[in-house]
This record gives sequence, C-alpha cells and structure tokens, in this order.
Amino acid sequence: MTTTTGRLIDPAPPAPEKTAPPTDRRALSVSGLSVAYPRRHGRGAGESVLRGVDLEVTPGQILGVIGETGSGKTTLARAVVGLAPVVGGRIEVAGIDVGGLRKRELRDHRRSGVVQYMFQDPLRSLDPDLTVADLVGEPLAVAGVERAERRARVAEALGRVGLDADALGGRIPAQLSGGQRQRVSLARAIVTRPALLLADEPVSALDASNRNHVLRLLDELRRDLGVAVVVISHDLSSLAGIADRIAVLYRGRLVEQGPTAEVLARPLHPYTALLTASAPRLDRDPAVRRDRPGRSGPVSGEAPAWAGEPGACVFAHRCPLAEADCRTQPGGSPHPGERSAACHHPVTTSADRLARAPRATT
Ligand SMILES: Nc1ncnc2c1ncn2[C@@H]1O[C@H](COP(=O)(O)OP(=O)(O)OP(=O)(O)O)[C@@H](O)[C@H]1O
Repeated sequence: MTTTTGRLIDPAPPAPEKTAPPTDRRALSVSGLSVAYPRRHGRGAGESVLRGVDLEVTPGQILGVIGETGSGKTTLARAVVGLAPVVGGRIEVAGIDVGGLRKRELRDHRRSGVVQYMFQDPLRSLDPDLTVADLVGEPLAVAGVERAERRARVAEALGRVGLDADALGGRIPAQLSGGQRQRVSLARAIVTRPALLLADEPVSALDASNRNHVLRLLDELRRDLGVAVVVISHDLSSLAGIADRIAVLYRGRLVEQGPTAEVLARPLHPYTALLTASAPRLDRDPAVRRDRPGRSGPVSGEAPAWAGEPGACVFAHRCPLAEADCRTQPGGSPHPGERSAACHHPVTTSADRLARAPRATT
C-alpha cells in the first residue's frame, strides 16, 4: 500500500513490541525536523543536513539510528539537545515542546537533566582534570542538587554501571581504561534520572567485551529506570542486540523505520537491504541477537556526493531498483509508529530482485 505522500506501509500486521511500556506518553517526539548549518562563507543557512525527520521513542524503549558516515546521525542527537540549528519541525522531550521554550525556560530545561547526551568520544568529552566523582556529580550540581544527596547519587550511578565509587571516585579520566571511561560517561548521563538518553556511538571505540558490557548496561537501564534511549551507530550488529526499533538515515532523510527484527529480516527500502547485506554475520534470530550483541562488522563507507535531482528519491542515484518515478518524486517519510519505508518500489514486492540486480556503489 502506498500513501499519497509516496510512503509505503507494510501490509503485514505489526509485531507486538515485547518491551513496549504501558504508557503512550512519548519521551521523544520529533516531527518534520529539518536542520541546516550556516554557510561557512556568506549569509543564511546552507543545504539541509536533515530533512523532514519524524521519530518517536516511548519510555523504556530503545530506538537505534543507523546510517553511513555523514548521514546526519549526530546532527539529529544534537538537534534534540539544542546544539544544532533547527530550521523546521518540532521536537518534544517528555511532552515539552523544546522549540517553544523561552531563553530562561530552555536553560532550566537543559539544567534539569531530563535529556542527556552521551558524546561519541568519552576521552575528549570528559574534562581531563576532574575526578570521576566530580564528573558524575557535575550534572547534579548544575541541576541544583545538594552536596550530600549528590554524593549518594553519584555512588548509586557508578554502582549501576559496575564501577566502585570508593575505588575509582578519586581518579581522573587518564587513569581509567577505555571501557571504564565509557561507563563513567554513562553514569554521568543517568545520574539526573533522565527521561531520554541519547547515546552517540557508545561502543564504537570499545573492544568486543566492553562493547557487550555497555550494550547490556543500556538494556538494563531502560528496563530498571524506564529511560527512553536513542542509540546512534553505524554498526548494525550493535543495534540488533538491543534496539526495539530501528530508524535508517540516508543523506539526512529517514528511509525506513520499524521493529528491529522485522527491519533486519525483511528490509523494505533498498538502502536498508544493502546495509543488512553488508553485515553478513548478523543473526536473523532476534532471540539469539539479544544474547549476543555486537558480533558482526560495521557498515562502512560514506555516501557519495549527491548525484540526483532535487525532487527525486534521495537514494535513486544508487538504487538498483530505481524506476523513472524515483528520479522525479521524493520517496516520502516513514511514519514513526509503523513499519514503513520511504520508497516507491520496496524490496518486499519482490525480495529476490535486489539479489539479482546489479549492486549499488558502496
Ligand atoms: N558544525 C557543522 N557545520 C557544518 N556542517 C556540519 C557540522 N556538523 C556536521 N556537519 C555536516 O552535516 C552532515 C551530517 O553530519 P553528522 O556528523 O551529523 O553525520 P553522522 O551521520 O553523525 O556522521 P559520523 O557517523 O561520521 O559521525 C555532514 O555532511 C557534515 O559534514
């Protein structure tokens, strides 16, 4: 079925989501989000790096966002925390319209710690001169929490990520291993008990053992604390292990969204099909994946320079299944609550077409 916007809705009934919380209140709702960085030379905004993005995350849910380097994953997270120039659309965090806040309200919103952003590189994002206890306690100090309560909550947060506050609280980042630094970042992110946690490539710099540990921690945190988590990654296998839903970004546009197991086993969008095909050791059995996250290699490569028409589907110039309408009509936007893809001629209509078609450039 194709909607008037060119959006394809999968005719199969959606699978029930095991971890769906009992409430329908969304921790994050993004609609029609567009972001454009200012031009380096000259005035005004440059070309949009995100266009018309729609997303939702409910409490206790993990949404995985995947895409090639430069597809806009970090920009999406930065826009949610107010660090990227939004030029269109709406962002709601825990029911608060962030774009509608006045200066002082926005400052209070940020200080409250209701949304936390774990940066990509823990070594560079942690102040090298602060101790672990101070690093983890800092967001609480900013939120105005009293010193005595701070100390208890820092110990609790460190305990949750498997670090001993007495043993490690006095160390500085340079005295920690990579895995420990990432866990300090995680403790710092959860210490304010956020409704929403944005984790940008949380495991890309870690070895397999630490990667699995951090992924398991994220899984525990959403279960125990009900925190909604957005995990950004270019590694499909990391997401396969923990994400309830996956959103696929290509050149600043979402091209597919849906429950993880379905998206991986039966991708609708040709780009998603290429991603899954390039992760050969990805387990197709969701039960197996949950037990063994992080087993396959990352999807590599950068999207080539734009070679399509402005009004075309964003993937048309690389797509092995593209037809004439793909070069003249945008693919639309996949709906957050559904299993859908922005594609005129989805892979499901003939699953083996992609296998037989010439491979797109990667
Ligand atoms: N501060 C900035 N000013 C101008 N352009 C930027 C800025 N930050 C990012 N971009 C551009 O926006 C696009 C998306 O970048 P972004 O970092 O969001 O991608 P990404 O998918 O997170 O990539 P990676 O996986 O490499 O981190 C890229 O073309 C990038 O060059």
